[in-house]
Amino acid sequence: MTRLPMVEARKVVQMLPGGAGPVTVLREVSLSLFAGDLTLLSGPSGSGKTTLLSILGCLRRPTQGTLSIMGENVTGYDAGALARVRRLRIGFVFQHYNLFPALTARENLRLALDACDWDGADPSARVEHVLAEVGLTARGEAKPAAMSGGEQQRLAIGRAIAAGAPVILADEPTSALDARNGQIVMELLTELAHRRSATVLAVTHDPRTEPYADRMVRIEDGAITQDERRKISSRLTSSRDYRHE
Ligand SMILES: Nc1ncnc2c1ncn2[C@@H]1O[C@H](COP(=O)(O)OP(=O)(O)OP(=O)(O)O)[C@@H](O)[C@H]1O
Repeated sequence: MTRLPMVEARKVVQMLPGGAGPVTVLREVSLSLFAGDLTLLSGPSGSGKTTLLSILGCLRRPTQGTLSIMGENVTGYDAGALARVRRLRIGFVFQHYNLFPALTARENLRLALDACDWDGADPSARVEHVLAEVGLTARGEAKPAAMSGGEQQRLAIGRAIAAGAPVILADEPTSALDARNGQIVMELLTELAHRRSATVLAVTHDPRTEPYADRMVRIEDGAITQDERRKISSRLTSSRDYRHE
């Protein structure tokens, strides 16, 4: 059966201003992402990873090429229409979590629901569900400063999935974390892809993330130089024991 892409970029070119005139940062990049896959995007510094992630996430419009999200061609959309697509379809996870420091974990999640105009069942119940999903039920009243880096990143992932976004884009989600917390975050992203059929793309420099990849994409100097599917790692069966820590 042919799988339809959840995100499909075709022949994307991105020019950006440089000191000596416009610079081509992405050169006819085509990339399709599918539900149930955890894809890792790697490459040298300056190769265009973050630029590509921002195009796939409808944060930036490419100079040329097309982008479809869940079959909807969003290429010509204005900023408002792109914001709607982001709100409904895409969750972002950043290296430095980007949580609201004055709000508790629960309030951070509630705010994410409100920002998405959540119209599903009882939002408080949804917040509790998401807290459980990311293993933070016992930390609901904690503010980010009182949480470990791993807990903050799990909360950031909870925020990304709170309103049910089917596409998760993560920029260096483990690089600020120690090995144990990096592992927990990768297990969580894997679980979202495999058990919830999320479409997950993570930009990473971190070799510790590789065992979790269903697919590895490499970009160099603005062009994809490698795109290979991996066998499912045995690691994926490991238990989420941090729920009980
Ligand atoms: N707003 C901008 N204006 C001009 N040039 C930019 C802008 N943003 C990025 N660039 C340039 O585009 C190229 C790609 O940058 P990008 O951040 O996408 O690379 P990257 O692979 O994510 O790098 P890193 O791993 O260091 O984060 C770089 O040469 C960068 O200097």
